[in-house]
Amino acid sequence: MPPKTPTAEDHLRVLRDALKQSTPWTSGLLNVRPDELVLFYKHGAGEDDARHLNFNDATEEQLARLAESCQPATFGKGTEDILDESYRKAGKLDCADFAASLDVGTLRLVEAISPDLLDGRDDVEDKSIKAELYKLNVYGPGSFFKAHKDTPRAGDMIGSLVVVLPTAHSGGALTLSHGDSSTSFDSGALLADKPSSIAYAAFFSDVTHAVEEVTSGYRVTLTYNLFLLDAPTSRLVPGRQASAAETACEAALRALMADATFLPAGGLLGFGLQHQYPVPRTPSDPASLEHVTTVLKGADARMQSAAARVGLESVIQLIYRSLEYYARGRDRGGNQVVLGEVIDLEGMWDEGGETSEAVEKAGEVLRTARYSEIGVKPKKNSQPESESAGLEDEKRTAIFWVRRLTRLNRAESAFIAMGNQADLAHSYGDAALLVRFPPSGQRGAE
Ligand SMILES: O=C(O)CCC(=O)C(=O)O
Ligand SMILES: [Fe+2]
Repeated sequence: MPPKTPTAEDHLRVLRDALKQSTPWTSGLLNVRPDELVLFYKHGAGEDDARHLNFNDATEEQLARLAESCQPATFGKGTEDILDESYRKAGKLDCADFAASLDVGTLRLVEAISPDLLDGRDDVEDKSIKAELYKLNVYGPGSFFKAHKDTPRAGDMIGSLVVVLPTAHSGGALTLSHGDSSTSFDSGALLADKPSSIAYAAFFSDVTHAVEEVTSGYRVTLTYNLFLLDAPTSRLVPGRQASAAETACEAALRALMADATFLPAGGLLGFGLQHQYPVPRTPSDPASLEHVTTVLKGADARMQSAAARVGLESVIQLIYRSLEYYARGRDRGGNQVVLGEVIDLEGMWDEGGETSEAVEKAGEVLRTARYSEIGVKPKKNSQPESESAGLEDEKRTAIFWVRRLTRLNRAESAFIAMGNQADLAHSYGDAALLVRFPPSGQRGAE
């Protein structure tokens, strides 16, 4: 049998699978010298009240005394730091209260984690990651930290790095999860009988993570905030090699471009964002969607780079749903509408479809691409709907959602809703990555 020619559906599957190969975390083990494992720390208010120990050979007693010198660790909730030992039981030292000889710069730890955390970005030559020491934590027996996400402490903070020092402990595994994937980083097992090693894990800020209860020994960590910075000196680095996943995305996009029967009248491929970004949250929020295109991570960045390599325009836009169709009791649909900024609905009423009309007027109204345009049979409930409602087809843009829209990056606009009484209601826009296909006649061969 001759080999089957791949169809548009095959190419779209390649795209979807390549985007799943996400690396929102990375971890490893590193050999260090004993003199890199020294710690000095304050244990009282006096200027002579300092102790030191070496994690290479620290005794249980020394570690217990270190634990006693710590304050209870808090955690961030919204804009507050909260102490709640049912959520986090651990000790901490602030940077002003200790000095560790371990230097992540000399160890080239940032270089070790960067390829994974920057994977997919088109501008790695121009970017670098900076690790800034944040805390020392001691997890003694019974300590734990329940599932949470780290609060970004600045707009360019992208993640956290945890270095676990080589003290004997069991339990205390760090579990990480994001989307459909999860992993466990069991520092106690990794470091068993390796007193001259450190274990490390780095992950994006929006990865959900937890530290399981320590059942024996002490788990001592240095945590660092990771920032994404411009690297002006690195322009001489030769062009980056695209990863296998990105090359696969690029090839799939090229094949779809070359297929004149695929979105023949043009249209959009939609990709729900897999990570959280500083999108504008309200009409008056000065944050911009433009800025988000410069800080994409993982699979989101990979898709953006692949599109750029193929010469396709990709943008971050907000997807709204015009709501009057809910109100009229039609199916779950409603038109999806693309907007470049958060819509201001202040002073509007939802009665008579005023807000939906405003949304549709301000943006580009979508419709789900038909089977005849994409060669992919619609799966029930597999993608957000944009049912035909109101507008004629010619006035709407065809979209195919390769990855379904997520709610990780949501903007809201308040308006007045009439129920039993006038009440504030909200219209939501969810940011997505959109790749625009020109009509087949205008797709120049590159
Ligand atoms: O110690 C760890 O592995 C993670 C600690 C943590 O999640 C945090 O400090 O926010
Ligand atoms: Fe954390």
